[in-house]
Amino acid sequence: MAMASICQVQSSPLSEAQECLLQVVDGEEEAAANNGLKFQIRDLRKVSDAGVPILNGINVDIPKGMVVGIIGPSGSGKSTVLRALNRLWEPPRGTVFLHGRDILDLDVLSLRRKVGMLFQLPAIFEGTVADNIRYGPQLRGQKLSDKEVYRLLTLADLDSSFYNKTGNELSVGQAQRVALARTLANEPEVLLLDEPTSALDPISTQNIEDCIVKLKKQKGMTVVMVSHSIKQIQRIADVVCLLVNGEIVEILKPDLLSEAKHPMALKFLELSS
Ligand SMILES: Nc1ncnc2c1ncn2[C@@H]1O[C@H](COP(=O)(O)OP(=O)(O)OP(=O)(O)O)[C@@H](O)[C@H]1O
Repeated sequence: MAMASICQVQSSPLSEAQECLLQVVDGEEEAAANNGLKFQIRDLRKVSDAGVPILNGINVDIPKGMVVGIIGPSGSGKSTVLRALNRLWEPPRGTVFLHGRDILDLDVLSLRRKVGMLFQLPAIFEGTVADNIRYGPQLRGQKLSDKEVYRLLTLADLDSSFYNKTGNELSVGQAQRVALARTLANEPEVLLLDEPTSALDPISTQNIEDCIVKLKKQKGMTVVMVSHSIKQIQRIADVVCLLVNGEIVEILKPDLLSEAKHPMALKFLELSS
């Protein structure tokens, strides 16, 4: 099903707010028509080993070049959805498609190169920052030039003095930007961000947010970001999915979150703001 915008795929008519969203992202229509959809998620379900439902049928299209925020109460399944997109959790066949291809049919390493991920806490490998940035390409037999490494440092808002630093010389915020540069060295098409700034101070948070916005504007990067901060989502996301009990209950523009109608979503928004 070719859809021009992020929307929940459903048989019932779209809510007023969703209709509104469709208009907002109409500019994406041409891109979507030209293979602009990155992910299609269809009836994605997960049940824990103990038989507890975790995801209850997620249906959503994620267009190229959009920053999609996922918010919702703790335990609602946000990280599980994110991890399905690069097979850190293996979704069932026929539920997650990248450019129309079932991700189970893709080589998992090449999928993870295309769909990079940053976590709450960055893990810096042994060696220098430059070694870290070269890590992914080196696995594929490519050696990044110094110029490439400096370009990636700049993209992650780090100056050239970081080139020779090691992990224990970095603050958590700087380490997160190194992790970002290392991920970008794989030239991903999509970035999955799982609360990437929750351990960072406000300035480091702003640095990361600036990078995300820059990557979207300059590279057309598609970003799917889980965040607990509604303010952050409002600063950088184009659209927000509200996840409650393993279901997307609303998809809204960030500045229209107050129009959420689902009672649990409303309660969550009230308590979070
Ligand atoms: N492998 C697993 N086995 C059993 N339960 C799991 C597993 N993975 C996740 N869960 C459960 O699934 C639910 C959703 O977890 P998930 O981490 O996706 O939620 P979340 O919305 O990201 O939560 P938080 O905001 O607290 O990070 C939670 O109740 C969690 O305990």
